[in-house]
Amino acid sequence: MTHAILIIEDERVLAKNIKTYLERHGHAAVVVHSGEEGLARLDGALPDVVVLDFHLPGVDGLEVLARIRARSASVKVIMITGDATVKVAVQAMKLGAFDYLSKPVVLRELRLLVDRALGLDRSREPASTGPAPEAGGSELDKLAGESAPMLALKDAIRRLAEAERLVLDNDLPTVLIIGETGTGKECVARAVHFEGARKARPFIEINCASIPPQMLEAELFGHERGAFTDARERKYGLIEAADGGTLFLDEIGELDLPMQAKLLKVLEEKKLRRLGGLQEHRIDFRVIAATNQDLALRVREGKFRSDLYYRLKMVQLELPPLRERGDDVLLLARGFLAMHASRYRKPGLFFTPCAQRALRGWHWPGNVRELRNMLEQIALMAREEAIAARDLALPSSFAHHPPAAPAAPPGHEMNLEGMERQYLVAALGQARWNVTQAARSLGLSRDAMRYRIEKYSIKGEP
Ligand SMILES: Nc1ncnc2c1ncn2[C@@H]1O[C@H](COP(=O)(O)OP(=O)(O)OP(=O)(O)O)[C@@H](O)[C@H]1O
Repeated sequence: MTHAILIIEDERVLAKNIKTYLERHGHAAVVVHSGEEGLARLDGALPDVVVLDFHLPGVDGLEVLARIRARSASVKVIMITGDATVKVAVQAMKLGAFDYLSKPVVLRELRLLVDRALGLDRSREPASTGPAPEAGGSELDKLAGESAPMLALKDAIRRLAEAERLVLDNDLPTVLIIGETGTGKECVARAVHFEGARKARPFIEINCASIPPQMLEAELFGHERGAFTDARERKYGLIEAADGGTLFLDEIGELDLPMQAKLLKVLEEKKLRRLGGLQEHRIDFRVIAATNQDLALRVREGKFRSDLYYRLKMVQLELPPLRERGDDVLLLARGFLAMHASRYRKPGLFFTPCAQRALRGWHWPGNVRELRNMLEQIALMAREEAIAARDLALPSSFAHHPPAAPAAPPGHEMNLEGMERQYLVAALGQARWNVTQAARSLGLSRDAMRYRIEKYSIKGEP
């Protein structure tokens, strides 16, 4: 059974990590960033548990707790604090908090508390247990795809996990995941962590592009009270929160050069000093990084440190663009359609053959994310069970004339080159032999298209 958790936390990165972690363990979580927003949410359906920060802008945590109690005695509230003084904790318990945790939040501890609050006492699990079974299949299983490059990628993740389990010391290699936007880099990062030796420890993620550079350092390294004007209390950084586990740095190419130097230092020394702090703390964390940029090019341009680049790509995993995954498009499309159809209570939706050709032939610049979002829209709007090509949110010129499926001549097995030639001819015909347009419809550059036209000796309009 899914339980509803409301997270009221103004630290956005922490809030997102708590949400993802609890969702992974089978709960439905919603995040708001202020006490006012949290109270407004309580006017609707009541959550089962509220995870509530003490220090909030505006109405503070204790006030929110008091108001929750005035509304309902059954909602369980778990408080989170930066500096838990006994006085504040006692006050919270008097006001009816279920329990409290101090920062840095150890996600596993929080989950055990949430489970206890829900009456699902798993606190007697041995410390080494992995993700809860209710999480619904491993992260690797969630990575849908049967095409050759996806099978090779999943095999590489399995082999990496195997090696990690056998390694004698605890120093796991850094992993760099590359691929276009929306190809599933975050999913792969999760699979690497949750298949690996540290799966029971925290998985902390941060998108380096979403935090202004001047705030990123404090977010990663934490700070002592008074380190700068706004530092009213000690804050633990995400690197400390990832102690024993994995720090996932998404969009690593966005780090500026000074931050790259600091990251390299902490990666090499595994020691960290909070901003404004004097003491160094030993931290055991492994890094997985992802980027859709060409980091080698950024190194050549002097925008990315080569030493950090080589440190990060000890193991490199590459996600192919969706257009290069053959029938995976249909596999993923059917999966997303079924998922959204069940959410919107429209069972029985299916693709017509023409829609399947359109899905297969589109070049998917936004990759799996584009496909997933499109199918949500389709399921939402669908009036009939059959989804035709014109129902897909693709440019109308494409959706009305998707490339014909290459058919093998009777009695002959079509080889790869033969299929490619037929696709090229079909796309050229569709584009009235306009090479640029045909190249675009296949997601190729004009030069790549010209090269293939020559390679297969495709001659003008038949
Ligand atoms: N192989 C897959 N199977 C199922 N879902 C997938 C797969 N790959 C990606 N997705 C889904 O597609 C969406 C985008 O994936 P994700 O966020 O991992 O991409 P990304 O490469 O990290 O994107 P960005 O570069 O923009 O950060 C997510 O909703 C994810 O769950």
